[in-house]
Amino acid sequence: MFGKLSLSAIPFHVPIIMGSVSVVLLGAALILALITYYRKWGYLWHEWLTSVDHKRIGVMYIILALVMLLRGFSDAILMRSQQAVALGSDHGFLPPGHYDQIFSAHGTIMIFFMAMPFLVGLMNVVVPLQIGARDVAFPFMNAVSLWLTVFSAGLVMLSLGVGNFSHAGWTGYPPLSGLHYSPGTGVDYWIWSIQLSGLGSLMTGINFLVTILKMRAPGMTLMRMPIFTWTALCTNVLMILAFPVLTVTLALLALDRYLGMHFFTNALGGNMMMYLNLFWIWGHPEVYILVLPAFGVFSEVVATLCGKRLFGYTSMIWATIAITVLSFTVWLHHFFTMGSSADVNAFFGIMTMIIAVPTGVKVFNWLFTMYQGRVRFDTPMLWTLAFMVTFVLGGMTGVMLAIPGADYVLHNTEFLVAHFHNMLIPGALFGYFAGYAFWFPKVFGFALNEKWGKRAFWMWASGFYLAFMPLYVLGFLGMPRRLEYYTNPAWHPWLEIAAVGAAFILIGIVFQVIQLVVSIRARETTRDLSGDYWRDGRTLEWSTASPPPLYNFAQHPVVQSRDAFMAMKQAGSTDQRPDTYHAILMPKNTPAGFIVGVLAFFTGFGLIWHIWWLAAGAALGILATLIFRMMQDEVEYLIPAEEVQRIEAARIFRHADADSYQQVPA
Ligand code: HEA
Ligand code: HEM
Ligand SMILES: [Cu+2]
Repeated sequence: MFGKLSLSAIPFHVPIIMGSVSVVLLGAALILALITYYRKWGYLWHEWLTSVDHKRIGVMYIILALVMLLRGFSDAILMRSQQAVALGSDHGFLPPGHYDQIFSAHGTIMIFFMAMPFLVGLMNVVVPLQIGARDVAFPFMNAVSLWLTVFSAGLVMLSLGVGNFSHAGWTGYPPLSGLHYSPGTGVDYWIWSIQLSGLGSLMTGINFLVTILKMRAPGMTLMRMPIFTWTALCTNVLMILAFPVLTVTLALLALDRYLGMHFFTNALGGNMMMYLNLFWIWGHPEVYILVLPAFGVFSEVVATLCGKRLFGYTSMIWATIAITVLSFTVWLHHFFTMGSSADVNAFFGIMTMIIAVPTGVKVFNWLFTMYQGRVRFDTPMLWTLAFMVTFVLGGMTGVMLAIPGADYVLHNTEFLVAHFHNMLIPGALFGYFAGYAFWFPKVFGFALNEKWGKRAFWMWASGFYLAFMPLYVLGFLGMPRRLEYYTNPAWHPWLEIAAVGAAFILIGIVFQVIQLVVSIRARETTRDLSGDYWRDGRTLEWSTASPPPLYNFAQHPVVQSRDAFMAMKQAGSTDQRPDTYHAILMPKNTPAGFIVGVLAFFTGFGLIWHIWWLAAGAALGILATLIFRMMQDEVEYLIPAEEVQRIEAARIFRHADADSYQQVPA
């Protein structure tokens, strides 16, 4: 009846796990209690959980990302503490089996459930506004993507208390991830959680590609498109091309595990090297999926906060396109040591190095944008500056790894761990943080507190150097990755420094939480009445109110040039109002997306625990929900012209107020 599931799947006898589970459950209970106490269930359901509004979906993605950042970071703290003590006679507090699950969960969570939702959230919030659209092309599909992602993250969280998580790393190489070496359900949790969220990402890619190609405001040619939208476009192309490969790879691995096939084991003619190839054909483009939108954020921030147009707009776009194409030609650099021929290694090594060229073009463009600009040191700019300095270092170590001969020495050492955190944290995460601070006033109508933002920034930036620079040294000292215990005393001091660095980052995160609380409490003092919070906004999102009305733009803006809003300001045409407003057609909210997410959760759970009736029933439920939704006729509603007029009049009134409003970011 319940497949492999029984009470013994819950590790009651392991205090660390039970402790973590209690913390998660207590947190969840607290949130539920607060919602009940303030009677917010109805509001939450009607306004958020069933919403198809791209702005709300974006906010929910970012909330998911921030929650999962806390979870992924807790794992990191556990690893850093373990490695700081587990030397010689002291074996630390984490047994090997548990430590392996922790780095696997950390890597998986940070990539799939922190970084991906963060960038997709930013894309959701910003792209339709930047191109002057009212929503995305397929608002319902957008909700399905969101809830698939949320409930897949739920599966990973569940593995904390019911069964366990994969111990095969975030890359899940066979034969370790095969049934023979991983007979439990851990690898299945890994497979199904990323399989389901991967489907969500694929749908997001399609949705935003169509949105950007088909829904731009009149006059916005591709070469007038804001740069963040350009990077989003390239990321979507990468998602559409790369994610199907991941889907197939995971499906083959699942067939190996569930039906005893041998795609990835040597028996019966299978080949595990095939897995490495397939995984990285997705995996390498994936790291650019993560970083390109961050490049987009940095470009917007630099131009806006230096009060200049972006230097080298056209070259920026061609560089982005070049990276998009090249990212499919380098995957083999992740397994130079597998033993392909010297020629093959040389080819992929050179292709990898070539990516440094378009990336370098971007770096110089940002520098030239700052040159002779009025640089404003608000938090988004601080994240950008730290990125520029630090990312170049990580890029250089990447180029070192791209030399096959050097990689034979450095592969799978802490040097590699240092390289990729050096790209993922200052490259991707700092970019998301910059975007979060930059567009927060747009989304909520009030700004984040600068003082706490800066404090958090300094803790993160210094913490990053302390936590990850020692890992380069450790790599040269020969320390392999994924170690829970070691005997070489020379490594110890460096690991202690790294632990101190993680503590700095912890303080940074605490400051970010404080920042949010302080900002919400002081929201009346930072209200953005003008819609153009930074005063130097260049693109269309700053031309509408903060927060934007449901329909974003009462009238489709007409674009005459690049940096459309800046051009309007210079021409003095921002205050032009139409004589009459028209009724606006908007998509209706629907619970179907949420329901699909819940059912996908049960499908995954059933597959993981071999509860076939549950998996099949829930999958049929998804089908039924989708068919039911397709048969509905009235999926849109009309906002009457008078209502639009009323909303717009109130906005103009507030706007007039804004001119007398001294608005200096604190
Ligand atoms: C956002 C994430 C991100 C980004 C952007 C990159 C960017 C790059 N990466 Fe990295 N990488 C990862 C994330 C990322 N990587 C991850 C997660 C792994 C390992 C996963 C695992 O095994 O678990 C990995 C692993 C990895 C390997 C495999 C090593 C091994 O397993 O042994 C290699 C080898 O070639 C490599 C190289 C590079 C290179 C050359 C770049 C280049 O794109 C960098 C280009 C940028 C610059 C060079 C700086 C700016 C340029 C200039 C200022 C111009 C002048 C520069 C020169 C002339 C050099 N990376
Ligand atoms: C915020 C501070 C962070 C700290 C202190 C930290 C720490 C660590 C540690 C200690 C490991 C194990 C290294 C080893 O194998 O020896 C690790 C692995 C990893 N981290 Fe982080 N990390 C942080 C943030 C991030 C972020 C933001 C991402 C992604 C966006 C990320 C992605 C990964 C990945 C993919 C792995 C590899 C997992 C594996 O080996 O399977 N980390 N991290
Ligand atoms: Cu790569």
